[in-house]
Amino acid sequence: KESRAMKFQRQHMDPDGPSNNSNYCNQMMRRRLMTEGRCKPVNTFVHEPLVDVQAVCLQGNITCKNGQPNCHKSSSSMKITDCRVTSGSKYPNCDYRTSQKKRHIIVACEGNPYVPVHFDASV
Ligand SMILES: Nc1ncnc2c1ncn2[C@@H]1O[C@H](C(=O)NS(=O)(=O)C[C@H]2[C@@H](O)[C@H](n3ccc(=O)[nH]c3=O)O[C@@H]2CO)[C@@H](O)[C@H]1O
Repeated sequence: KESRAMKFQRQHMDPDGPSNNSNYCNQMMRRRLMTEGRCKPVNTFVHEPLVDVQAVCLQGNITCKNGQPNCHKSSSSMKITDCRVTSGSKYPNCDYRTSQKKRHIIVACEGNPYVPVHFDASV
């Protein structure tokens, strides 16, 4: 069974990206298995080294969208790509808009070692 830490990395880590092409999300959402059963509506990929994203867990605690207190915000902005399903997208042909941004990321961390398990938002 896939751990939550590994699921976070499958869904949100792409240190070598972004490839500056409008098909990045269409390719990556499939490749990372987020178009099975349904088109995942929103997903962010982070283009920074894994150790830098893991270090976000060391930042001060902030409240997550679900009210839990185990979220942390990156001290600096990070290169990300937001993938958002288009209005014309029809499963199984999931179609995404690719948006490259520089944002602070907010992740939830859990476990021992205390690592990212959920992408909460970018600001
Ligand atoms: N505090 C916590 N502590 C520990 N665990 C926590 C906590 N909170 C949730 N989980 C768990 O995480 C799991 C999960 O998949 N949560 S999810 O909200 O659906 C993920 C969102 C995110 O993937 C994506 N999104 C969204 C915005 C954006 O900018 N970028 C972007 O990528 O959209 C998804 C839906 O919003 C679930 O098992 C839940 O129990």
